[in-house]
Amino acid sequence: MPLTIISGASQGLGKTLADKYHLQGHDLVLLARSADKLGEIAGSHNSTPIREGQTTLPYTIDLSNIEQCKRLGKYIESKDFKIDNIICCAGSAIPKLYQDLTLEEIDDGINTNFRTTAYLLHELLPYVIDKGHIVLTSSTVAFYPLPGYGQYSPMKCAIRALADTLEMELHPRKIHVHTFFPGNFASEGYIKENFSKPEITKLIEGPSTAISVNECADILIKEINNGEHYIHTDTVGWLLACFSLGLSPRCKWYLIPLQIIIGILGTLLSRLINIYHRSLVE
Ligand SMILES: NC(=O)C1=CN([C@@H]2O[C@H](COP(=O)(O)OP(=O)(O)OC[C@H]3O[C@@H](n4cnc5c(N)ncnc54)[C@H](OP(=O)(O)O)[C@@H]3O)[C@@H](O)[C@H]2O)C=CC1
Ligand SMILES: CCCCCCCCCCCCCCCC(=O)[C@@H](N)CO
Repeated sequence: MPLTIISGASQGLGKTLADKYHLQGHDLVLLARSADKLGEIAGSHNSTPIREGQTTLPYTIDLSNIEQCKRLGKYIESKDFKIDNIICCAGSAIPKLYQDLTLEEIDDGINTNFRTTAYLLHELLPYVIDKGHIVLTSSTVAFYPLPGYGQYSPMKCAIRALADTLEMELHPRKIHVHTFFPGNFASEGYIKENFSKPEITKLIEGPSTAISVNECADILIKEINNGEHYIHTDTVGWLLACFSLGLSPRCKWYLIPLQIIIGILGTLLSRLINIYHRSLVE
């Protein structure tokens, strides 16, 4: 049975994915900083196994810490684990206008959204099986870094770049690299971020209505199984991706002509969208 490692598994998308993969019979290693929450999830999985010998292992870690990530790598090696899937979900935003952020909050954005994924993958990739799957979670904001996400969007652009790089580098090992670009979904993190979110941000991101975490997880699992590289959860996210696909990997070849047409339309419309969104800022 597959071994799946999930980061950011103490709540939100990561936790929901963990519950779903548990029901599919996977062994799990769950990563996050909150030991109590991970313990509770693992306890509930281990008391309701789907098959004999199934285990969920809670592993408390700050994934933005180099030493702790190295220790995790050594632990996986010592256990001789062969990893089928790594799903990187750790991440969150502090939406504010850039000048209202503190330098500490900016630093936190880099740690939480970039380092957690970059370090984890670096340390664990050696133990992923050939033809395994890795998932990097970016966001729709990678295609349109709108006002209010200055602490967050640059890191999600960086995640996209890292995913594209790995997609090529891991080709010889036939490892599937999936990049997830969700629009809004109603996790604990989303509820919290809305407290500091500027009105202008709420207004512009309005077309990305929050879906449930459950729906978001179902879309991700389905598209991983479909072998999709770039995974979106709503139409506006897919459209914005068409506007800036560039040389990034494309999967459904029959959609390429449509993506090109939408890309051209987007380029033509961009000036109007710009003018409209700027008028909202003023
Ligand atoms: N919700 C949304 O609308 C959207 C979310 N996304 C992205 O989807 C992913 C999941 O989001 P969501 O479910 O809302 O997240 P939440 O904010 O609800 O949860 C974030 C998770 O990340 C973990 N985490 C944060 N920092 C660290 C760290 N340094 N080390 C280890 N774990 C860490 C947290 O655990 P702990 O605190 O216990 O360490 C928690 O489990 C994120 O990458 C997010 O950016 C993308 C688009 C939209
Ligand atoms: C035809 C095109 C018209 C242009 C309309 C512009 C719409 C912009 C939608 C951006 C949605 C961003 C959602 C992701 C938010 C996120 O990642 C955070 N919630 C993190 O937690």
